[in-house]
Amino acid sequence: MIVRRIDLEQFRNYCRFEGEFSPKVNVIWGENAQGKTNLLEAVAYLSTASSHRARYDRELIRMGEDHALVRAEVFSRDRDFTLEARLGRGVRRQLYANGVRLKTAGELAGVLNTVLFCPEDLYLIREGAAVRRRFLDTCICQLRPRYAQALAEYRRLYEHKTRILRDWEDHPSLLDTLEEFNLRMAQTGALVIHYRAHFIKRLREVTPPIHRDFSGGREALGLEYQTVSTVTDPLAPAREILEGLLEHQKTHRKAELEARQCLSGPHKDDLTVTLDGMSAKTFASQGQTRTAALSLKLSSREIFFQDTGEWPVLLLDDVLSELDEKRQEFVLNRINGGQVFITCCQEMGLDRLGEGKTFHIHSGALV
Ligand SMILES: Nc1ncnc2c1ncn2[C@@H]1O[C@H](COP(=O)(O)OP(=O)(O)OP(=O)(O)O)[C@@H](O)[C@H]1O
Repeated sequence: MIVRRIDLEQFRNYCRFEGEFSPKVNVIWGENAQGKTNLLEAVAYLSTASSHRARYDRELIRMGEDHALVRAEVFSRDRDFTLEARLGRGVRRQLYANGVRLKTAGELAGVLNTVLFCPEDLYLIREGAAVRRRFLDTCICQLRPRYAQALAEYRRLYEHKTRILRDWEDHPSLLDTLEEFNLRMAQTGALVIHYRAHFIKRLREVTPPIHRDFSGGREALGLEYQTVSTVTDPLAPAREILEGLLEHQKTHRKAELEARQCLSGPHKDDLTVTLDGMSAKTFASQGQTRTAALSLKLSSREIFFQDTGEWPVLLLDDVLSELDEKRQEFVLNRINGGQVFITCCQEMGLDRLGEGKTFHIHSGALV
């Protein structure tokens, strides 16, 4: 997968930008706050229609403007595509592939896939389970369209059930529909767990060797899927997982009504990360945390390649500056293969990186 070219209009601090990229390494360099991350964010946006750091699309539109445009020429699955996202204040964003309007954001994943690593990824290890669920969901959605559908359905049902639980005392008739929502949530939740368990199984194969090499053979990384306690085998077929979910719902029914919250289901899942058997969340140093998070991201990229035969585009935002020289060398050796965008504050010679191009960004423009 290769992003050959990107055009931006009124996106973040870019008024207009046109860039033609190398199919190998692209170094985006410049001082702080010039627009390096914004450029990576634009590339990532065309793969997921979401940003890792903007809650609302309107944040992506240049201040004082009403519209923004991100357009890219992408080579993927032996074909050329033009992807386009049109953003507007107060209107729904529009996505296009080769001029045809896309119905869902998920369709972008059929053309462009990205793996982004940024300084905020420290939270992947340090923060609560929601961040790790988001990591799993982003990876699996790009690989399995059926998972994206199941997840969207699960979220819809979850919101509905949450409303029932919140309002049932004022409107007791709402409870008439609770059983139906429970059943549908358990059916969809079983699919979600099934896909997550299989993806984590792959992560458990691929990540520990990467992390071992990354840490110079010093650290053993472990991964464990934590899901609903009554699901004894998350790798089992969905219909078996369903039994466990229904049982859990039954024993938590009273507690859910009292707490007015949805307490049962995979929306509470977690992926625990350990280093040498100890919780990375609690004990890992900043460097270890960064290394573990980067190992997870690099593994997701390799799993994608194993599955599809294509490397997703790798976006490394400000990664190298925080790593010691050995770890830097490891990353640079490991990213051979697909297209890479890498940001840094100083000009970086391509001699360390192989074939590629460098771009100097200043005040939202190419110097
Ligand atoms: N919607 C927007 N309109 C105009 N400017 C924006 C918008 N959103 C962000 N910016 C500006 O874009 C600038 C560059 O942001 P970016 O995060 O890309 O910097 P960077 O070059 O990656 O810097 P660093 O090296 O510090 O990470 C910031 O100064 C920010 O204020």
